[in-house]
Amino acid sequence: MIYTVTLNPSIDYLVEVESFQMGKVNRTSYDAKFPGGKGINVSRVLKRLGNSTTALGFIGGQTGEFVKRFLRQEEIFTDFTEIAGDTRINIKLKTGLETEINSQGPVISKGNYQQLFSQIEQLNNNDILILSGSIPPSVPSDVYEAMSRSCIHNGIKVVVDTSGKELLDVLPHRPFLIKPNHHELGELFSTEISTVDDAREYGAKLVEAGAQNVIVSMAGQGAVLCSGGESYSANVPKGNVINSVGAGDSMVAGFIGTYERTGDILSAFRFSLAAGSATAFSSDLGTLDKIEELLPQIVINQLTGG
Ligand SMILES: Nc1ncnc2c1ncn2[C@@H]1O[C@H](COP(=O)(O)OP(=O)(O)OP(=O)(O)O)[C@@H](O)[C@H]1O
Ligand SMILES: O=P(O)(O)OC[C@@]1(O)O[C@H](CO)[C@@H](O)[C@@H]1O
Repeated sequence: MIYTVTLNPSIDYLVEVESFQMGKVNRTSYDAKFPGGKGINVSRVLKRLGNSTTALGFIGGQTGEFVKRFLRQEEIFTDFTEIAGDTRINIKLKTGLETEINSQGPVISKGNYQQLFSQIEQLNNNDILILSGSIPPSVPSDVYEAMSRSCIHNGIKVVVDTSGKELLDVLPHRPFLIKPNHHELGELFSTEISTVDDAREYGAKLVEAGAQNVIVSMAGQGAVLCSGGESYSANVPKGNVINSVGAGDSMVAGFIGTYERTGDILSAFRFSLAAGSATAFSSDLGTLDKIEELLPQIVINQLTGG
């Protein structure tokens, strides 16, 4: 079973305004609500790929009910920890540009935290655990490090999709996959990652630091995979970007779902790009049909150089 952890789920409220004016009343040309939070997005795409997944995390209030109901309708297993506060609402405003307003989210009590942690301690070595998204201020900031440490003892593969210190701190626990985008990778090394070569060079440093597989996503420029001593680049398919919310999460789902089904790292990498772009080209997360339609356009090249 693939478990995802979303510490701060959301309702993503997608709003499209044709000619947005600051300080004025604006009317939407499109709006929609989806369950959100990175782990939840990963679970939704995994389900579309045919993998078994259970979404864990903190949920509460009427907004939390919306999220649970939506996931139930998609037949996704959940085992959330119920909290006293309300699950947040994140605004995704499309005005030509994409602007996001993510709320802080509700307070998580010590008891809530312990409840989630004991679920993680019960996973077994056939499981995969995906930790992604921001850490709410009321949750210990070393939560991903602590969960990764516990999983390593139990032989569980761990995927971590976060940034900054929280990402660096999990590396000694040998995460199976991390997926920084090129900005996040640059921030880790106080540099700018603008080419495939840069991504390969700095991605390889994260492998040296302990990650088993590193995908550096570079939006429309494609992605780089560093795996063991090897590295590969892949392009993105051509298409019209409609909404990139969840594109990175779809890459994680595409990679892990395919790896779980095939055990093949390069097939997983191809699927990862197709899934990311299928979502970027859709208003909600990409469907399996869309992913399969894009797959033949993805070309992988092995990279050379030290
Ligand atoms: N212009 C584009 N054309 C095709 N695919 C794209 C484009 N932009 C993004 N994508 C898809 O989205 C994936 C993830 O993009 P990005 O590198 O921005 O990651 P991210 O920052 O984690 O994503 P996000 O925060 O938007 O979920 C890309 O690898 C690609 O598959
Ligand atoms: O505030 P966080 O946890 O960093 O990100 C939350 C979020 O922006 O990430 C997902 C897209 O990746 C959205 O569904 C959600 O609203």
